[in-house]
Amino acid sequence: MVQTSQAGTRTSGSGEPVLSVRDLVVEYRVGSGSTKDAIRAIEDVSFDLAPNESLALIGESGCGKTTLGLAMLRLLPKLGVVPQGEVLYRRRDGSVLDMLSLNEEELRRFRWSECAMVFQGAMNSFNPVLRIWDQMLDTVRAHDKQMSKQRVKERCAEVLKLVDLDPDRVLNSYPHELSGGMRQRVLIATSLMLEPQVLVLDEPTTALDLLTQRGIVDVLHQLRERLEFAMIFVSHDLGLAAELADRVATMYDGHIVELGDVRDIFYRPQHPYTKSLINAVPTVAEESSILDAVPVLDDEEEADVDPAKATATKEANDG
Ligand SMILES: Nc1ncnc2c1ncn2[C@@H]1O[C@H](COP(=O)(O)OP(=O)(O)OP(=O)(O)O)[C@@H](O)[C@H]1O
Repeated sequence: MVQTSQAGTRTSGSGEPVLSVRDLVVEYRVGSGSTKDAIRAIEDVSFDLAPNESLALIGESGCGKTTLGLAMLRLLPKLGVVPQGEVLYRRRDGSVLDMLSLNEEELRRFRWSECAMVFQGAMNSFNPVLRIWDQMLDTVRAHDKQMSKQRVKERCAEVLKLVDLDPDRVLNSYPHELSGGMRQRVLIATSLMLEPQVLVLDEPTTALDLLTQRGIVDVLHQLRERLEFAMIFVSHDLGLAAELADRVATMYDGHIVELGDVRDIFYRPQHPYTKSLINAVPTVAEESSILDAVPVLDDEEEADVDPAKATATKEANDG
């Protein structure tokens, strides 16, 4: 049973959700012939994503976070099948696409221009023998054949500046000439080239050192202030969820077990698994640094907080 806070039931302040996932099931069919086994990676998952909202998917390794992102964009590997469920995407003109019934050509037009995904491991997403300019041009051309080369160049410069990179330097570089953090910024910039409404980020800061992680978080903040897009990000890092998410979904064994406003999840978690995830952050000092990132509660909301947690937080904050 999903535990949903009051705030968790909202779809959008002003309109319909941009993405609605209903009763989604994903299986991986492994083995061969008559001995095929079905591993259920996602079990009856439902949620809405509002325009411009940021939703974090948290949970331990193997709980299905990446599979959920891949299934929504129809990017599952061949072994992955969706025996049940619906993924509905609402375009800016209000028309609704049933993602699971799009054909390959429709999917090609959908990806990047409506919804883009940045995968884990920035290096693997690049072709090592092509300069960044050629890779960004190829990405645009694969999805929008109309855009002139001059316009692509201008757009590259715009999005690279938005992620604090120098376009002249970066566009002429090969991937190995850039640091891990710069490559991650290039991927984020590329994903925004065609102005998608939804960006899915899988572990956007994993494998980066702490300072570089900070830079990526700042860039994502900046982008959300300047551009309009909704974001779903998969993360093991509760600090990242606390800082970047409007809502948080806790996943456990293929289910969303709790979904709520970021403040409810961190100050008033309801589900035992969410509580144990938050308590698993090793020290009180680190816990307080996560809570430092969560928007503060007003006095009335504070009255509802679990007294034990409030005391621990106060003690930590008092030093
Ligand atoms: N290609 C695959 N073939 C078979 N099973 C898979 C495949 N990919 C994932 N799975 C299984 O699906 C389940 C969910 O995996 P998934 O990678 O989505 O979890 P996750 O929460 O994203 O994990 P992590 O945080 O480690 O990336 C796991 O049991 C995993 O072993």
